[in-house]
Amino acid sequence: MAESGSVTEFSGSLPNSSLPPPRTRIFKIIVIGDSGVGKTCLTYRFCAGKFPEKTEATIGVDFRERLVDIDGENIKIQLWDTAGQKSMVQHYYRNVHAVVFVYDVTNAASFHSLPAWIEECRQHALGTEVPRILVGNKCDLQDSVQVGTDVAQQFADTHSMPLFETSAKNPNSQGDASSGNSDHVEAIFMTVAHKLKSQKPLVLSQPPGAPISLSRAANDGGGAARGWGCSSC
Ligand SMILES: Nc1nc2c(ncn2[C@@H]2O[C@H](COP(=O)(O)OP(=O)(O)OP(=O)(O)O)[C@@H](O)[C@H]2O)c(=O)[nH]1
Repeated sequence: MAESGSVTEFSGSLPNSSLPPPRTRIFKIIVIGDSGVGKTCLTYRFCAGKFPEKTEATIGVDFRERLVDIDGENIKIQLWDTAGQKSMVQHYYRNVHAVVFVYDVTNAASFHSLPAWIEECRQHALGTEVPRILVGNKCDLQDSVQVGTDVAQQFADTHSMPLFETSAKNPNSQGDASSGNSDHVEAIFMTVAHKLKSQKPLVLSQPPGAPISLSRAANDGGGAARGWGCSSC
């Protein structure tokens, strides 16, 4: 399906074999939140499909990416896994298409830090016009939860963000009684990608590689999102 604003650089007179390869759109998504909330594990889970065996504190920024196929279009999702320190260099905030705020459901302090992270983004000209989501991680640790779904949802509503609760360690783990199943990490990032695809004209580019088919995630992505979600995809 042709997206409005997509770049097509094909010449009508060229035979198929001479066509330049289609461009791949790139979505840059930064993942921010306090140190230890699980940013590295979440991005690793999405890009590598598993929980990392061991992690070390991120220094500066790590960068992971994955090529996905959404409605027949190759899209590269670049996840910028930032260190849990504020005042990141301006460079990280350039050309950002979406922001994922992460807190740890077992660590109230990481939840209380969220306004400072939002302010940090605002100071770098990333305001409410940039799609943002809120992710409560470590839902597998049900006995240690300090941040309930209701209070997190209230915060998310106040800031016009969809809330997802998940676990990078066990994305299939059950959420608490009020939230139902926790959301799959896969579905969360795919929901963001669908949102961006539906609204962003374009970002260039590089030759295509082998896309990873994500039909399952595309189908169930964002089922628990409130605010924007797959209904707008
Ligand atoms: N039980 C559980 N532990 C997790 C989960 N996600 C991350 N962890 C653990 O939390 C710790 C911190 O995870 P990281 O992914 O390194 O956290 P981070 O936010 O990237 O930390 P910085 O790089 O310091 O900013 C590690 O020991 C992980 O194994 C999760 O979903 N469940």
